[in-house]
Amino acid sequence: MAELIEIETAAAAASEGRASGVRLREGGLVSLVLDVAGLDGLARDRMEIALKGAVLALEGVTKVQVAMTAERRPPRLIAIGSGKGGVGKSTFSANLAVAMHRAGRKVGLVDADIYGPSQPRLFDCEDVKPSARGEKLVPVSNDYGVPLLSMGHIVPQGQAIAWRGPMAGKALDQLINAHWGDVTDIIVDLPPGTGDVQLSMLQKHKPAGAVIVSTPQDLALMDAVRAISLFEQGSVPIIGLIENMAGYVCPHCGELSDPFGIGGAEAAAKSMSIPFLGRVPLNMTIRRSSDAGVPPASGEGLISDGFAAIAARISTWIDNRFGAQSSPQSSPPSGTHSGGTG
Ligand SMILES: Nc1ncnc2c1ncn2[C@@H]1O[C@H](COP(=O)(O)OP(=O)(O)OP(=O)(O)O)[C@@H](O)[C@H]1O
Repeated sequence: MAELIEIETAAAAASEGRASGVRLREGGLVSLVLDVAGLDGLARDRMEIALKGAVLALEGVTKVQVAMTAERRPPRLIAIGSGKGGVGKSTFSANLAVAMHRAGRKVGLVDADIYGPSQPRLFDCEDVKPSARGEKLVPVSNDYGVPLLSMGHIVPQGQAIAWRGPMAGKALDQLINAHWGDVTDIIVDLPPGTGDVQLSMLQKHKPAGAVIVSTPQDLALMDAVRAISLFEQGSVPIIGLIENMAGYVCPHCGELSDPFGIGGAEAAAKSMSIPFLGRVPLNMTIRRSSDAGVPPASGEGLISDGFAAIAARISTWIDNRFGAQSSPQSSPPSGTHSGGTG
């Protein structure tokens, strides 16, 4: 019998990401919901036929029930995790979101790190609080085109560490079930490790995929393996592994050296059969620019090109899985910045 994840993958591919709520019942009966918002009658019929055909082709599936709805699809969630703190997960999440926006995608950012929310600082909008419409929050906008909601916006500073289980889960709900408008993908910067927020994320807001950030050291990699297995246990596909702080670029002569060795993360990814998405060097400009609230991916040059290349790989993964329709527009948005360094 086909696994649920196989059925979900086939349904997503055949429906351009419009299928959700896939259930596998006794006797090989599969039921699911198809979002037909914006499709005319003919397109709906075609999609239903393609969807049923793709799912019925899987081993053990005997019948497919499709319930159609015209509600707006909630944004997909792309989780960014790490096994331990300080590996640069927040820096990477911010720059991934900026690079995806510059490539023309409608992307938002949720900072779910209850222990040290840092996105408001990285986007230089620490003093801006989100407003509310009805019972839902409206994400904070910034100069980089990435609407943002952070635990830092709703958890009083210094108290977060005392938040456990249900409270952390409720806070995450508020950040995700917000007025995201036409955002199609939300990058979720998770806290390090495998705690309450991660569990809540897996149980309630199943991400479409997860990216794991690690540094080259063995210890960080061992921790990364733990983070990977948590997502795998929750049937969340791993998009791939990023090696951050890989090699040191001398600010004086530009020479690249590798204090922690080279190739460790790539080899680890290979041994776990997960894609290696690329390496981000340990670079003073990244730290300085980030501290100054200017995501380096918003600039021009080698650093922003590096983030753009990784963002393109992740976008390709999304499009391959959910259909190219998930690329919202073909031309890059206006308002890209040259203020960053790179
Ligand atoms: N590639 C890099 N080159 C230079 N500095 C970096 C790089 N990546 C991150 N940093 C710096 O390392 C520090 C930690 O990064 P960051 O806060 O993104 O890590 P984190 O994994 O999100 O940490 P935490 O788990 O505490 O939230 C920051 O000062 C950041 O500017």
